[in-house]
Amino acid sequence: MNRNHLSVSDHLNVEDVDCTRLAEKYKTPLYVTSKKALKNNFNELKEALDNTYSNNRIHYACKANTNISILKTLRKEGSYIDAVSVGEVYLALKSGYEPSEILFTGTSVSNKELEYLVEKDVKINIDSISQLERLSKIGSPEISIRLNPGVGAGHHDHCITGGKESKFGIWEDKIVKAYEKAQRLDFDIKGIHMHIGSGIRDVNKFISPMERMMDIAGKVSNEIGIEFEFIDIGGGLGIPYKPNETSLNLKGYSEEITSIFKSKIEEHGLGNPTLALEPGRFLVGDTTILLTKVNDKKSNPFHKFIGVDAGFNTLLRPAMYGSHHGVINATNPKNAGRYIDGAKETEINKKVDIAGPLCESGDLLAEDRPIKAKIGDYLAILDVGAYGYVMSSRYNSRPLPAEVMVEGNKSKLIRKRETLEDLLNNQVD
Ligand SMILES: Cc1ncc(COP(=O)(O)O)c(C=O)c1O
Ligand SMILES: N[C@@H](CCCC[NH3+])C(=O)O
Repeated sequence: MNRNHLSVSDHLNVEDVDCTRLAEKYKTPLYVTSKKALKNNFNELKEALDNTYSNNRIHYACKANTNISILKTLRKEGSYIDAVSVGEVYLALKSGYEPSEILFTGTSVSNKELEYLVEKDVKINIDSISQLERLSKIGSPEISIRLNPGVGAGHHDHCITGGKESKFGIWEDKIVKAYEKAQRLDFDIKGIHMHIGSGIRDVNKFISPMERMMDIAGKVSNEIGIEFEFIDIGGGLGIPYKPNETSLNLKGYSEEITSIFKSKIEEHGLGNPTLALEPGRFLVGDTTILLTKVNDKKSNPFHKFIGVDAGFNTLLRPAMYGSHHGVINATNPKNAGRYIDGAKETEINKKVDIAGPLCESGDLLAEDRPIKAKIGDYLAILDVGAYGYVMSSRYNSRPLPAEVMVEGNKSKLIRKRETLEDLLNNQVD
């Protein structure tokens, strides 16, 4: 990951496009994605994996961002899909993915959803034994089973998906039974899966769950004779959000996981399975900024506030997880140096809170930041490509924002801004 799609001249630029022009043209709040960054991220990860274990598959975890232009761009680069809902499967199919390229991993899945998945012929990653039993009455698609490897990790408690507090997957003590049942019910068993959590930048956190899962895959294979076509180790690859945070060591990650993978498939005689990965944040996180306009400024004896037109309706992560996103004044990017290599940084002592327009005290996009801005300036909130737009809402009856994709010196609207009339959609008088 790097931010070399961002640069500074008089203003902040995404690739070769001036952000203030984008904001004037498409209005704000505006999500702006760099196509170059998106392709780079995919290819950087693919290359690292190909160098260590070429029988690999990247399933983009599209819960991070389901804009169809992003889905289409990643498919062209060679991505597969990890989908968590019928809606995501629908969007992936509409974006040109083949059913065989989609793996559905849901939780608390209804029979109606299972019917849709069977009809569309996508692979289903089983989250519970009840799901397996219910699915057997609907069809016999290709399946894998999600294991809870007993350990998890993540940037926030809400983002840890392995271990004893987690609702996801099937615990080790029931996993052989689950596979036996799948055999008895005549399912076409293709794989085993885990996903331990999200936002992990420390390679070591992946090691013990990875070893655990490979040993369990060995046990399942040897005890009941299952041959895995794929072993899916999930996503979770983190990115740095704060200036002092380091990136995940991609080469180290790839070397470490593939070395465990190779030695364990040999130790347990697992053949030549495909290594599947499901990154979301890593592929899209740093590709996108959110442009927001400064509406107001005020202070009390304790705080200085810059009031902008984006709130937690537009970007939920700071309010939901206390997440940090870098902020640059796109109109006057004096302190971009802390976020963009080669850009200058000037000393700004004034610390401010960036406040949104919602009627909620927790509606702060950033706190205590060295930002100087005038009313009418545009601010860029960085690294919002993952879990940004997809978690936005119409809270306080604010229409959803627009999205733009930049490629070189061109920009393209990839999602229209909602209008006030859209607030009436589906309401019945
Ligand atoms: C099953 C599954 N796979 C992949 C991901 C992608 O996670 P991340 O965006 O952290 O790579 C998630 C989200 O945590 C997930 O639940
Ligand atoms: N929404 C979370 C990530 C959750 C990943 C999906 N299980 C975030 O913004 O960091």
